[in-house]
Amino acid sequence: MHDGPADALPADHRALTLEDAQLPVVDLGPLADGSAEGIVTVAASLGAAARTSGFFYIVNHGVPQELVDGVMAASKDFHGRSRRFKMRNWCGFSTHHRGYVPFEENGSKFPKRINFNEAWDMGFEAPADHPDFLAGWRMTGPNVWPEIPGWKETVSAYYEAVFALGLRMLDCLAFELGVDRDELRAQCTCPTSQLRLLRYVPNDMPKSTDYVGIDSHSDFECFTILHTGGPGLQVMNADDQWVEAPPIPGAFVVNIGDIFEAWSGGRYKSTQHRVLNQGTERFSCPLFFGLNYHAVVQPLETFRTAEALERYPPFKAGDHLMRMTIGGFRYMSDAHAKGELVPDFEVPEANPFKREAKPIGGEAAPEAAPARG
Ligand SMILES: O=C(O)CCC(=O)C(=O)O
Ligand SMILES: [Fe+2]
Repeated sequence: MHDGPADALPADHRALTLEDAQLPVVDLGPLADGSAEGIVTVAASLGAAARTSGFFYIVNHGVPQELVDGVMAASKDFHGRSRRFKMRNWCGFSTHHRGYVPFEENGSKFPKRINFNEAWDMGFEAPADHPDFLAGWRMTGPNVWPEIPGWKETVSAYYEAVFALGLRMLDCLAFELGVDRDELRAQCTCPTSQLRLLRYVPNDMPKSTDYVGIDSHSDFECFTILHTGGPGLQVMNADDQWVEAPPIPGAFVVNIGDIFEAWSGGRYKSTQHRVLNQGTERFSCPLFFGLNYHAVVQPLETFRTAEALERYPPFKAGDHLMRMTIGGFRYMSDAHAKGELVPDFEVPEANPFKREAKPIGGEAAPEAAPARG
C-alpha cells in the first residue's frame, strides 16, 4: 500500500459534494398514468435539467426495485466466477461487442494508464440475419449469454424495463424540443443501445490521473440511465466543475449523451464524467440509450442553423459509437491495426464532444482518452 502523500487526492480529482452543488432530481411520477399532461410536466423538468447540468437523478421512474436488485445480483454472480468461465464469452469472439470485457481490454494507454474495471456487455437483441450483424463491427446482432440458469431472463427483464423507460423519456425530450416523437422513435427500432454490467476491480494503487475507475468521458448515445452501487462517480455540472454523484436509493442517475447535444444544436449538454479509483469493489450498470446504427444525427430541423451544422456536422449514430470505442477496447484496436476492422469513417484522437473541467482549487485536468473500458 502507498502511504502518506501518494494517497492524497490529486488536485484534478477534487470535486464539489452534493451539498455544495445540487444536481437536479426529476420526478417521473406524472408519467405513470400515460396522460398527455404527465408528458408536459415531466418534459419541462427534464428539459431544465438537460439544458443546465446535463446530469440529474430521476425518481419514481417506474422500474421495480426487484429488477434493479436482480440485475445487480446477476452481475455479482457472473463477476464472482472464474476467469476461465468468464472468458468463454470473451467479447473478442464477437464482431458486434457482446459478452465479457476483461480488465485487459482497457484503453489504448494501458498499462501506463489503467481503468480498473471489467464488464459484461449486452444490447438490443437483433436477429442473426440482420444485415448489420452480417456486415460485422456494427454493434448490432444477437446477444450471447453465460451458462447460468435464469441469468439471461433476469438481465433481459432489466434491459427491457429500462429501455421502455428510455422510450418514455425520449418522448418527453422530443416534446420539450418541439419535435415529433415518432420522428425520434423511428430511429430506435433496432438500436445500438448497450447495457453494461460493470465491476470495478479492487486494487492497491492510488487514486491518480493514471489509475482510474473509468477515465473522464461523455457517453456517445442519446442519454444514459445508470444504477450505481457505490460512491466514486463524479460528473461535470453546468459550470464545468466536478461534482460527486453518490447513489441515492431508488433513483437512477441520468446523463445527456452526445446525440442529444447534436440534435439540440448544443442546447442540451453531453456531460463529462468519470469514476475515481476507489480501490474497492464497486458495481454499476449503465444503459446507453442509442439509435439504429445508420440513423444520421445532426441538429433537428428547428435548430439546423449554419452555425449549428458547422459545430455538429452529420454523423451516423453507429459510426460515432464505433469511432469512440475502437481505442477503448484492445481487441478492437488490434482488429483495426491488423486490417480486420476497416472503418469507412474517420477515427479522431479525441471525442469532438469533449469539454474540459474548471479546476476546483488546483491545476486543470490533463487530457483523457475517449474511454469506454
Ligand atoms: O460506473 C459508473 O458510475 C459510470 C460508468 C460510466 O460512465 C460508463 O460506463 O460510461
Ligand atoms: Fe459514461
